Amino acid sequence: EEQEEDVLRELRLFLRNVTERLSLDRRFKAFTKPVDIEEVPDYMLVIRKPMDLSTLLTNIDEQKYVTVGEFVSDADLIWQNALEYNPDSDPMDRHIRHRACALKDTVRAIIRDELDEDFERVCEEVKESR
Ligand SMILES: CC(=O)c1csc(NC(=O)C2C[NH2+]C2)n1
Repeated sequence: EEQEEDVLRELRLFLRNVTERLSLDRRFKAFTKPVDIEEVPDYMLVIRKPMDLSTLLTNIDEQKYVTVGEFVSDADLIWQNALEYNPDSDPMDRHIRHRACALKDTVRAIIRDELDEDFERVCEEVKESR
């Protein structure tokens, strides 16, 4: 009903704000757009579920997320994929792994600091009721 739409609207506003802040952070530039298959042809062979910050925004607008937990699961794909695709000791791999770890910690810190647990509980209840 109406109250449920109010909660999901507020969820989308929160998730867009988080995603936009991540997209503006220069450390996360490599994570802002889908990996370009022309530039990185083997990426799709290695990474089964690609994800990036622009796709998170599209998913938010398409109302894919009913809870913050669902959003965090997709956001986690971004840094998990980067760690998987860049396992080597060469400086480029280490550099992107460092940024992937910074993304992981930044997402968790924002959620811990800014998400009211009562609000997430209401979102979970909306999800269960569907
Ligand atoms: C988004 C992402 O994880 C990504 C984009 S390029 C890349 N890695 C490289 O280009 C090479 C450095 N060793 C492979 N990783």
